[in-house]
Order: sequence, then structure tokens, then C-alpha cells
Amino acid sequence: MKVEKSDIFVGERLLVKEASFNIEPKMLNLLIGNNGVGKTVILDKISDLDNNRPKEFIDFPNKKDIIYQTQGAGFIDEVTVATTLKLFGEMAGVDLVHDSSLPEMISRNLNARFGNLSGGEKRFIIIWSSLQIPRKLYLFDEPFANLDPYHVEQLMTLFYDELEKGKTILLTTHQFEGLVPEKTHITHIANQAIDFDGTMNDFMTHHGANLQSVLKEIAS
Ligand SMILES: Nc1ncnc2c1ncn2[C@@H]1O[C@H](COP(=O)(O)OP(=O)(O)OP(=O)(O)O)[C@@H](O)[C@H]1O
Repeated sequence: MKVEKSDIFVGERLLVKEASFNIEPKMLNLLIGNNGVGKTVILDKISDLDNNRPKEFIDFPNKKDIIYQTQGAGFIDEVTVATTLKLFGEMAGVDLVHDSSLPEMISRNLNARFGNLSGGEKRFIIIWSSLQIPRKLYLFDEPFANLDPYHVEQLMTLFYDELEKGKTILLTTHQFEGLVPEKTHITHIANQAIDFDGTMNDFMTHHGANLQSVLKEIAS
């Protein structure tokens, strides 16, 4: 999956000029950049939200083969976690409630009302459940936003574990703690262009002594 020389517009406004980047299977693909550079707009286009994916977006799956978790998306507060899993399980065609790999954070909350969980617990359950539905591409917009370090670590581990199963995942983030450089692919948008597209190892080499200030700017 790749984007080749695509001018990314929102309405009449050009956000990124001649964007070219790759989405790598079995890597955690990160789309990074300061607030407002166009990351969500790009996810919207990849997901084919408006049935208008640009022709320069090449080899992406059909929209029905994509899971897109938008920023701040919740679920039904009134149902229990078990019912939440049951509903996702029906989409996945499997029994998630009795899944042997059910994370402890979910199994201990099975009888809790979804609305009573913490923000971090809710996010983890929705993302874990989404990843159990077989799809060709998973898009997550800022999955780490407002999570404490414990939940960030849990989610980070979950993403890398799921990649090992052959999944293709793209996410936007301002969070860099806990990334595994050799399993991470970075597309960095800056100054209305793709500033970097490649492995996290190469990203670190590319920025050298300036790396911390670059990451700090993106994280703020
Ligand atoms: N439907 C829309 N109509 C008009 N402007 C929009 C629309 N969607 C996004 N924009 C604008 O496009 C720019 C890019 O927005 P986008 O949400 O993609 O940024 P982002 O890189 O995801 O930022 P953040 O890190 O803050 O989430 C912003 O200036 C935003 O206001």
C-alpha cells in the first residue's frame, strides 16, 4: 500500500504537497507531525470515508476491508463489557468473551458496565476488540491520546503483538515512548510535505543530534 505524489487537500486548501509514502505490512506504521498538518485528513482518505479516495492512493483495500477507529470514538455506555465483546465477536465471527487470549484487563471487567470504565480501559477494550475482526488494514487516530503510561504500554504491546500475526496497522500519534525502532515505520509530515518516510531507525539517524527536539515539537 502506498501513496504516490498526491496533493492532499481539505476543500480548496492544500495541506501536503506531492505526498509520497508507504504503509509497510508487519510494521507499526506511524503518521506523525504537528497538530493540524493533515494526519486525520489522510486517514479519512485512506479509509475512503467519502467514497472519493484519490487515484494516487495505490493498492489500498476496499473500504469494507478496513477498520477505522476515529479520535475519541466510544461505545454503548449502558451495556456490559461482556455484551460489548459479544457484539464485536459477531462482527469477527468468533466468541470473544471466551477467547483464551482475552487480556486480563478485559476479563476482570466482563461484568462491568462499559460506561463505568476509565477512559483508558474503554479505549483498550475497543481497540483490542477491533483488532479481533479480520480486516486487511487497521487505522487508529491518536489511540494513545490522554492515556496514562500504564495504558500506553498495554496498547503498545497489543499493537506489536498483533503485527506479529501479520496485520497491517497505521496510526497517528504524538507519543513516542515504548516504540520498537526496528518494527516501526515513520511517515513525518512537516512544512506541507512528507519530511521523512522510512524505518524508525533511519528516522533517528536522519535527525541525529536534533532528534529530541524534533520529537518534542511533534509531541507538544
Ligand atoms: N472537513 C473539514 N473542513 C475544513 N477544514 C478541515 C476539515 N477537516 C480538517 N480540516 C482542517 O484541515 C487541517 C488538518 O486537520 P487534521 O485533523 O487532518 O490535522 P491532524 O494532523 O490530524 O492534527 P491533530 O494532531 O491535531 O489531530 C486542520 O487545519 C483542520 O482544521
